[in-house]
Amino acid sequence: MIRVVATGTFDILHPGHLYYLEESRNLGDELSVIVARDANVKHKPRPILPEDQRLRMVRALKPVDHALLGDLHDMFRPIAEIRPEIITLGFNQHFDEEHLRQRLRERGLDAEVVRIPGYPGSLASSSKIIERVLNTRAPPGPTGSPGEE
Ligand SMILES: Cc1cc2nc3c(=O)[nH]c(=O)nc-3n(C[C@H](O)[C@H](O)[C@H](O)COP(=O)(O)O)c2cc1C
Ligand SMILES: Nc1ncnc2c1ncn2[C@@H]1O[C@H](COP(=O)(O)OP(=O)(O)OP(=O)(O)O)[C@@H](O)[C@H]1O
Repeated sequence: MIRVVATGTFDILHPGHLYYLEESRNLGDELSVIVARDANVKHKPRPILPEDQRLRMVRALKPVDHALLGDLHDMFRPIAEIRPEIITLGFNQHFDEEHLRQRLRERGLDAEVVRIPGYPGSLASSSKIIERVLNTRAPPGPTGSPGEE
C-alpha cells in the first residue's frame, strides 16, 4: 500500500489543481491532501475562501481519498501521522526538494519527494482567475470601461 501526500492552498479550484491531484494519486494507492491553514498562507495574498470551504471542495474531488487541514505550527506533524511513502510538490510550490528531504530525514520520516509538472492554461491558476474577475467584473470607472480609474 503506497500512501501519497499532496499539499496546497486550493483557493479557487481549477484544472491545474485537478491535474496535480490526479498525477499524485497515480503514484500510489491512497492520496491524502493537506490543505494549508488560512493563517499559514503568507507567501501570497490571503486566500479568498476560508479554510473549511477549501477543505470541503478538495475532499469532494475524485482522486482524493482523504483531505485534512494542515497543522497551524508544525508542517511535519500531519506527515508523521500519515507516514506517506511519497510527498508530491506542485510545479510552483516554493520548497527546495533536497532541503525538504533533509528536514524529513531529521524528523525520522523517509518519504520520497516528487515534483509534478505544470498543467498548461492561462486560467489554470487561482491568482490568474482572480485577476480576470477583477479586470472583467470590476465596477466601471469614470470612462465607462471596466476597472479603469
Ligand atoms: C510536506 C508539506 C507539509 C505541509 N504541511 C502543512 C501544514 O501542516 N499546515 C499548513 O498550513 N501548511 C502545510 N503545508 C504548506 C501548504 O499546504 C502549501 O504547500 C503552501 O502553503 C504553499 O502552497 P501553494 O503552492 O498552494 O501556495 C505543507 C507543505 C508541504 C510541502
Ligand atoms: N496549472 C497547474 N498545473 C499543475 N499544478 C498546479 C497548477 N496550479 C496549481 N497547481 C498545484 O496545485 C497545488 C495547490 O496550488 P495553489 O492553491 O497554490 O494554486 P495556484 O493556482 O498555483 O495559486 P496561485 O495562482 O495563487 O499561486 C500546488 O501544489 C500547485 O503547484
